[in-house]
Amino acid sequence: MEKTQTESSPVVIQSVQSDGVFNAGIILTETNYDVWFQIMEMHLVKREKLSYIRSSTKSSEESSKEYEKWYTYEIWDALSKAFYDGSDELQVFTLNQKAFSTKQNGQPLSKFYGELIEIFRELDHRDKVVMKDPEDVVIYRRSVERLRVHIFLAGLDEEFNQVRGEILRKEIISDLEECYSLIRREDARQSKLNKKVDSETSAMIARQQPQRKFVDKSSLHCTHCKKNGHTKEHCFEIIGYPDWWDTRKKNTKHESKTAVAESTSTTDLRKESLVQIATSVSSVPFMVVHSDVWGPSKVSTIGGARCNNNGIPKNFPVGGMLPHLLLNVHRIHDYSTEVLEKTQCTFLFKGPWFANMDILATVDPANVHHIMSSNFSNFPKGPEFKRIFDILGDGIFNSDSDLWKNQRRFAQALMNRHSFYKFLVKSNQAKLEKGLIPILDHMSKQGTTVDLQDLFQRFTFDSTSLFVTGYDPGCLSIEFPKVRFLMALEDVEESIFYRHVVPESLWKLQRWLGIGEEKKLKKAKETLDSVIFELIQRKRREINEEILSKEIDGVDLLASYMHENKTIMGELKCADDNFLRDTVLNFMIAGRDTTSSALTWFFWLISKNPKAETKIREELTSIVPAEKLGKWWDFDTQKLNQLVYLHGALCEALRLYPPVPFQHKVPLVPHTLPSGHRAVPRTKILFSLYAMGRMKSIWGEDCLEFRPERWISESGGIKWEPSYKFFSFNAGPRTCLGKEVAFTQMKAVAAGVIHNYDIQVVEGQRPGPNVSIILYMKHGLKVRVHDRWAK
Ligand code: HEM
Repeated sequence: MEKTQTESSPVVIQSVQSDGVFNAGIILTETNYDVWFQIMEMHLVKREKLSYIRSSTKSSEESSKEYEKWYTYEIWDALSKAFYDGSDELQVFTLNQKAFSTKQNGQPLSKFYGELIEIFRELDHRDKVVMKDPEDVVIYRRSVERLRVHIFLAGLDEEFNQVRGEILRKEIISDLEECYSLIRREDARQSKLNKKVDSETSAMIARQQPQRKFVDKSSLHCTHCKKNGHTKEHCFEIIGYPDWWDTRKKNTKHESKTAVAESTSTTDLRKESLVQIATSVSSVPFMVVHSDVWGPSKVSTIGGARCNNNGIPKNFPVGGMLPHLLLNVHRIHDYSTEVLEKTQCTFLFKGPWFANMDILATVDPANVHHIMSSNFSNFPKGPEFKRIFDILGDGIFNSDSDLWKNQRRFAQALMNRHSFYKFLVKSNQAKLEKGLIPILDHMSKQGTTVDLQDLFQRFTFDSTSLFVTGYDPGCLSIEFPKVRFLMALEDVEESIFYRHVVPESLWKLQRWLGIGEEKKLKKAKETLDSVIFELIQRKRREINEEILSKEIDGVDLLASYMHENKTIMGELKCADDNFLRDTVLNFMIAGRDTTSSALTWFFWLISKNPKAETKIREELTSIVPAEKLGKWWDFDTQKLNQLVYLHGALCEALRLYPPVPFQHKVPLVPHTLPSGHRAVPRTKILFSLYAMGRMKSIWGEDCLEFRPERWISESGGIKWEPSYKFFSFNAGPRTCLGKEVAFTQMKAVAAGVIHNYDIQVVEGQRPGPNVSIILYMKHGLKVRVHDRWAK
C-alpha cells in the first residue's frame, strides 16, 4: 500500500500491485471511512489478502511475509484510529459542517441537490435519536426536514432568491423533495427565458427570410372524427385535448388552426420537462443519446394511434381500443411498455363509447411528480378506486383526504417506534433461522426441487402476520401446509385485476349473477373475513385477560390499534372490529405480497447474472469475521444496511419488476399535465410502474440490463434516485410506509441465502409475470439448493 497526500483529501490509499497501480475507486476522506473501509475490504477479499489486515502478530524477521502482514495491519489499525470515531460524533459534526457549507456556486441544480442528499443520508444513518412517544417521532422528523429545507434553500444561487422567498412565506413549508421540484421548475423557466434571449439574434435573421405562407385548412378532413379543418394527424381525439379546449370547443374554425400549434407547444413543454428531469437525475448524457426520439416525425404521435399504427392500438368506432387490451391482457405489462415506449411515455387509451373506460396511461416522470407530489390534493385515488378495491374497506390503501391522513399519521408513528423496529428485526431473524434455513437445508440434503416463490410467500406471510397481528401462522414449515388465507389473497388479487380491464357494468353484472371472477372474489372475501375476525376476537380476549406479555403488548399493529381506542375519522374507531379488519387486511397485502414478489424476481435475476452474484458474495464476505470465513454465517441486520452493492442489486430488481406494477389516480377538476395531456375527472390516470422501469428515455439504452452499478455513486455510496423516476415505492405524500421494513427483510433473506447456499434455477423455465395487481411469477420459480459449506 502506498500513502500520498493531496490538498482536498488528506489521505489517498492506493494498493500497488506488481502490474501497476490499482485504483480502489474511492478516496478516503474525513467522512467516508465506513464506505471506504467496506470497499477496501471487498477488494482485499477478492485478492485473498484479508489476512493482511487481520494479522496482529509481529514477526521478528523483517523480510518475512508475516512481518509484511503485521506491518499492513498496523497501518490499517492506525487509519481506523484516525478516521473512525466509535461514537460517530466527529463524523456527525463533519457531515453537519459539510451540509451547512455546501453551496450551489454555479453548479447544475441537480448536482448541488444530489450532494446534499448524500450528506443527509449519511446523517440519517448515524442518527441515534430514540423516541418512545409516536407523536414526538413525527415532530422530530418534521423538524429535521425543516432544517434540511433551510440548508438547501440557503445554498442556492442568487437567481433563486425570489422563489426561495415564496417558499418560505408559505404557511406550511414543503418537504425537501417538493422544495427541490419547485426550484427545479424555476430553473427550467429561467433557462427557457435565457434561450429566448439567445434566439433574438437568430430571429432578426429569420425576419429577413420570406414569411411562412398561410395555409388554408378549410379543405382538410379528418378520417377519424369526420370533422373538417384538420387531418387525422392533428386530431385532438387522438393526440389529446389542449388546456383551453373546454372553453373554446364550440369554435371549430379556431380549432383547425390552433391544433397544430398547440400540439407542438405541448410537446415542447413535455420535451422540456423530460430534458430537465433527465439532466437533473442523471449524470449520463441522457438527451444526447435520445435526441432523435424528439425528432419531428415522432413528436406528433403523443397520446395517440396515428402515424404508423405499428403496435399502437387502433381506436374502433364502438369498442374503442378495448379489443387490443383484451387480446394482450395475458402480457399486459410488456404490452403497455411497448405502447408507452412508442408514444413517448404517455398514451390515451380509448375505452368503448358506452363504458366510461378512457385511461390516460403515463410513465412520464414530470407527470408522476406533478400528480403524486406537487398537485397531490387534486389527484385522489377517487371513488372508482374504492369501488374496484371494495374488499379493502376503509383501510389506508383505499382512503383519501382526512381518513387517509389520520390513518397514515397513526401507522407511521407506530412503525417509527424503536420497539417496533426491534421486534421486526428479532422476528425476522427468528423466521429466517427457524423457518427458511431448515427448509433450505432439508432441500439441499434431499436434492429435491422447491418453488422459491412459494417459500418466500410463506416467509413474508408469517413475518408480516407477526408484526401486524402478533400471531405466527406457521405456514413456513417443511410440511408446506395449505393455508386458505394465502390462497384467498391470491384469488382476490387476480379478481381485482380483472375489474381493471373489463367495463364496470360488466363486473357488476357478474357480481350480481355470482359468476366468474366475481364468484371467486366473494368466496375469497368470506375466507379472509372469517380468519381476520377470529384473530381480532382472540387478541381482544388476550388483552382483556391480560395474557399478552408486556414485551409484545403494543408492538404488533393490531394490539397497538386496540390500545389506542381513538377516533380516526368520524365514526371509525381504532377499536372498531370492521376498521381493525380493514387495517389488518391492508397491511397483510402491503407487507406480504410485495416483499415476496421482489425477492423472487431478485433471485431469478441473480441466477441470470453470475457476476452480480459474485460481487454480492464478495461484499458479504467483507463483513464476515475472519475466523468464520468458509463457514455458515448468520448476518447482523445492522451491518447489512451498510452494504452498497447488495442495496443496488435489490433496487435494480425492484426497478425491473416492481411488485406493484401499476397504480391509478383521478383528477378532481380538469387539469393539463406537464406532458400537455388534458385530464378531466372522468379520465382515469394510470401509471405503469413496470413500464416506467423499462423506458430508455428514463433509464438509458441499457434499461433492460440488470446492472446494480447503476445505483452506486461516484464516491462509492448509494446513488439517490428521485421517487418520480424510481417509482416502485410510490412518490409524494403516499410513499410506501414499509420501505425500510421491506429492505430489512429482503437484505436479511438475500444475504443469508446467497452467502450460505447455491441456488440453481431448474432449466427450461421461462418466468413471466402473472396477471394480477401484484407482480408474481406466473408459474413460480423452481430451484435446487446446495449448501455451500457442506463437507
Ligand atoms: C418491496 C416491498 C414493497 C414495495 C415495492 C411497496 C410498494 C408500495 C407502493 C407502490 C405503494 C403505493 C400503493 C398505492 O397507493 O396504491 C405502497 C403503499 C404502502 N405500503 Fe408498501 N411496498 C412494499 C412493502 C411494504 C411493507 C413491508 C409494508 C408494511 C409494513 C408496506 C406498507 C405500505 C402502506 C401502509 C402503504 C400505503 C401508504 C399510503 O397510502 O399512505 N409496504 N407500497
